[in-house]
Amino acid sequence: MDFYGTLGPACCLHPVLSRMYEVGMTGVRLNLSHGMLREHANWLYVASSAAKALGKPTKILIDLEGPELRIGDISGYRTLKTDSHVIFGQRGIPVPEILLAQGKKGMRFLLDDGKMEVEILECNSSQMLAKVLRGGILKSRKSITPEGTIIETPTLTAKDLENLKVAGQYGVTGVMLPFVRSDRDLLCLRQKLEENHSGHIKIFAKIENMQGVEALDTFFSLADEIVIARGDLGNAMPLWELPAVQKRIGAQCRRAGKPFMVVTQMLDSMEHSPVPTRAEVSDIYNAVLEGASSLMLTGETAVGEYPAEAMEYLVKTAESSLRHKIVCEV
Ligand SMILES: Nc1ncnc2c1ncn2[C@@H]1O[C@H](COP(=O)(O)OP(=O)(O)OP(=O)(O)O)[C@@H](O)[C@H]1O
Ligand SMILES: CC(=O)C(=O)O
Repeated sequence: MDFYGTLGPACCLHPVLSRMYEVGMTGVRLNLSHGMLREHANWLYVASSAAKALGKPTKILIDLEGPELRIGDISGYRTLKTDSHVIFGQRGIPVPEILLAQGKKGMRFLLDDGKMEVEILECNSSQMLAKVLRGGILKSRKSITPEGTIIETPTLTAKDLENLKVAGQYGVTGVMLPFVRSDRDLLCLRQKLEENHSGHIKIFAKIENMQGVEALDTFFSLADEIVIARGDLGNAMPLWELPAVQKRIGAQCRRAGKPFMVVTQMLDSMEHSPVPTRAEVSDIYNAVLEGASSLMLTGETAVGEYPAEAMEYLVKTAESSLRHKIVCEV
């Protein structure tokens, strides 16, 4: 199995990464929604040398921006108070042009994987005035997802194209494409990799909305691994439906013999606690029992207080599940 940790300010020092590899991490993921590949060369170098010093190989995944919509940069953070009003666009929180062009009165947006929710009261081509339905703290580059509406965006952003050009030279082994909607998205990525002499790099297709779930069967010949990206996928349905959709994707992958990864909030409480909840370890155990070939931590390692401890819980729980699986199958 593969165990990935997302690189971030909390884990990018040699001793921390070294400990993460020691406890079983097999690779790292760099989320390029938070900066360019060349800006993170140092993190990748530290990760590779920590693995090498232990005599271990490392996989390196880059997660592209892709068709996902995010707010732009804001200084520090903005507190969105429930029932208050907030402006997006000019003189407000920056959002992609396409949202301003397609925003309509009454449209609702989820922010930061659904932690906050707003409803558009008025809009024009440069601004949207919205009411905060569910408040919270908003930081730079967090996701903004229209509810119940599909906004058509290109497969790859200009930054993605730049990052793909240098992926080979940074030792990238896999590229994660967010919000895969149809086989066209995967064909576009494959073509760009080949144009950049990086045809050996594996493609990880992230399933993050119902369009992706419905089209999954057409992805199997084009993707090397399917990613059940529960953060955004959970925004696409009432949260109580998410476990069923996770199981459905897992079953389809098993039938097709396609490896799949389960990710997001696997050990969420460990961002601030040295010990996970019972529910979190059960979630990991079950994901492995259902055939997941990779598991990945996100905020737990990128910004959490206990990145190495979280990795150890992830690996030990998965190993316990694998042991019991073997016993059950014998
Ligand atoms: N390269 C980075 N530089 C600085 N902070 C980062 C970086 N990568 C991740 N983070 C921080 O860690 C948090 C959790 O990482 P994660 O990869 O889940 O990103 P996300 O933007 O929340 O979601 P998504 O997984 O949908 O891209 C981010 O919200 C961000 O605050
Ligand atoms: C990891 C990720 O992108 C998600 O769960 O949405």
